[in-house]
Amino acid sequence: MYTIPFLDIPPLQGAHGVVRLPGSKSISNRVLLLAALCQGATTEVCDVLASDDTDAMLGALQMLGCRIEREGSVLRITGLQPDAMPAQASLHLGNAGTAMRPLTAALALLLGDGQVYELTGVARMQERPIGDLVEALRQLGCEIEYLRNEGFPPLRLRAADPARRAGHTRLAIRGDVSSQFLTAMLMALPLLAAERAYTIEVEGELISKPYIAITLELLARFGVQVDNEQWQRFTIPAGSAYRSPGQIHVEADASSASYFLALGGIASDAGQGHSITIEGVGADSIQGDIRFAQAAAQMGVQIESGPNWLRVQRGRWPLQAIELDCNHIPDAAMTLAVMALYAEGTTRLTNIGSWRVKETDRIDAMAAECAKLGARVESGPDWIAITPPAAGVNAGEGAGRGGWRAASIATYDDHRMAMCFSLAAFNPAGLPVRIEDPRCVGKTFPDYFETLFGVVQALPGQVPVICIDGPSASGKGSLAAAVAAQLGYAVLDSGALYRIAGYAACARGIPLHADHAPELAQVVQEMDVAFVGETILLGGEDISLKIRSDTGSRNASLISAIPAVRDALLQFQRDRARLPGLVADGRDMGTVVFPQAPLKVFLTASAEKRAERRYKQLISQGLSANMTTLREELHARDLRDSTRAVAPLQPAVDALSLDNSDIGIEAAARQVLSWWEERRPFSESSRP
Ligand SMILES: O=C(O)C1=C[C@@H](OP(=O)(O)O)[C@@H](O)[C@H](O)C1
Ligand SMILES: C=C(OP(=O)(O)O)C(=O)O
Repeated sequence: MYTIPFLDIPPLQGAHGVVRLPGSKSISNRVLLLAALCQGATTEVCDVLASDDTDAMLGALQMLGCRIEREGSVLRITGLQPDAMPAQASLHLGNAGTAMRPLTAALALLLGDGQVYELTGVARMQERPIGDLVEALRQLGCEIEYLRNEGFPPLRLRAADPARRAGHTRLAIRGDVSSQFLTAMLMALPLLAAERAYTIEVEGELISKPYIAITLELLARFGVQVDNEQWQRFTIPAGSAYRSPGQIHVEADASSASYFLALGGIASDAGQGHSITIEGVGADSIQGDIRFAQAAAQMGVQIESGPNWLRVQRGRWPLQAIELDCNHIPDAAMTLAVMALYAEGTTRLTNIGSWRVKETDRIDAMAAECAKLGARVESGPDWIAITPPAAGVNAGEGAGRGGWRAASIATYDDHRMAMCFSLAAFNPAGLPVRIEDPRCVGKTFPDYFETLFGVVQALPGQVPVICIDGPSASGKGSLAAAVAAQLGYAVLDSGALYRIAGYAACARGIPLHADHAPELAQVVQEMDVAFVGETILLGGEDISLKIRSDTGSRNASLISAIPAVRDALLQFQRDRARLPGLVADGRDMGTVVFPQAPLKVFLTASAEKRAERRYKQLISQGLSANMTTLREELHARDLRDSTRAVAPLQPAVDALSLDNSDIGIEAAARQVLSWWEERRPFSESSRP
């Protein structure tokens, strides 16, 4: 998961490969709660989603005394014992609607005398309505208090008054704000229905019906058959009680699938095949968002499906604008809004009023961010209409080809905003897209960007590379790591590669001399290197410390002077330029390996400072060191590096010099990041 302030996605072109998606949020949180409501029984849940929303549910269940054991991808949940539940609890449910609403209902009915529970969530959760659910529960005598604003969490729950509950077996609930209120009642009422039936009447139009269908399906798997009369009246029969199915499997998330279905339909054939296969969810899904596939097909995407897989590729291009009532797919419909940026005509999505009360006001957020990209957007209380950036029209300052603009996309702590707008990186203008606060995808899909980068290809030559070259012990490695960490980029420590090569050659007894160039190049080609965090493995052996010794430095310098070795390492290094970007440190990154890099820094520091740093580094690694020897070695190394015939250590002509003798690593990183920012197109003028 990227936990950085923003993630820049370079312009993308193709996509190909297989993605296995994480489990469905809606199924996971329902199943976790249902398993917890099976008193005393143990349920094994396979492939449950691991994300902020499921952590919210699991954390709450654990606080309530539920036993939860994890074994690989299986969670073993032992049902709650109401008499063993704590007298008081304060549950923080983040921004998980599927935790807040169903737990409110279940706990309101479960609490006994003297028990007091408080339920709260993040600031936005405190703006998401819950009044209709509270009203329904109060009809059953439940004691629920609003702790801040009427109609919104936080809530305080106490035991229901038995006298007020008696005889109330029919209740009404509004269905037009969120279907989660009805879901919550449907999941809670079986706790009361041992002896009498309960009937729920829905008032107003029931929205998001397919989510009620998921609830009914899962209730059935846990032994409760609800009678559904036209989505208006639901009866939980007398004698209902939860029974654990023993084991239950969570399908992959159909809403998460929407980003990859759209991706397959938008990405062009970049010459490496061009289909995306999605595993874990397909035509047999119980999730309503699987019907996103039909909407995407209507826009021209070519989709095939099997029981639990989907395969997608570009069909009609550009896509075709559609007009669609999206009430049945409220979450996946957001993906249609971003697909609209690639469609001919104006796409109109209607009956999406619930967007306004989700993670953010999604109609306003979508309108603002699409507009930043250059689209024309209109919206109303429950609809949005999007016309793509005009082809060939200059949209003013900061405009890219065809009216597209490079934009820094605000994500409003809404995972779907972040995931949807990653797809804007396929814009025909070849502009990068900045996604602010990419961590917000943690709500339902923590590894979204890693999964995306696993299947997409950048436009040729468009993976950004920042080069940091400089003499030995100038602090390149630490600076590269600090810059890379801020941007979410990988690091190429090319100095380590020469050390590794020197080590590998010595291990085979080959002298580090030009007379042995062919054998040395051969060794380099056969090196089996893996970088695992700070650890460097050669053929499985941890050589991280060994290559840092004085001998390691000397060998690196000797082997790096041999042209055949440098050639052999060239492609290896270029292949490290992967999405979303690379910071490469070394001696010839900017001059030889990545001559087209958009930012090259030449890092220097006085010989005295460098000797001092190397000394500290060696000592901290438990290696012996002597200042005088180090100083002499640095001089000798500088001389060798800057006078060698091949790729001598010299700043690239377009490199920016940074002397870090008197500044710390943070200040140096700030300087590099600020140079980088100057080269990015996300200026204030790209905002609407
Ligand atoms: O029950 C569920 O699992 C959900 C219902 C939908 O909410 P609404 O009923 O509020 O539309 C959906 O947007 C949400 O992501 C999950
Ligand atoms: C609306 C959403 O979440 P929640 O379950 O919190 O309502 C969503 O995931 O898009």
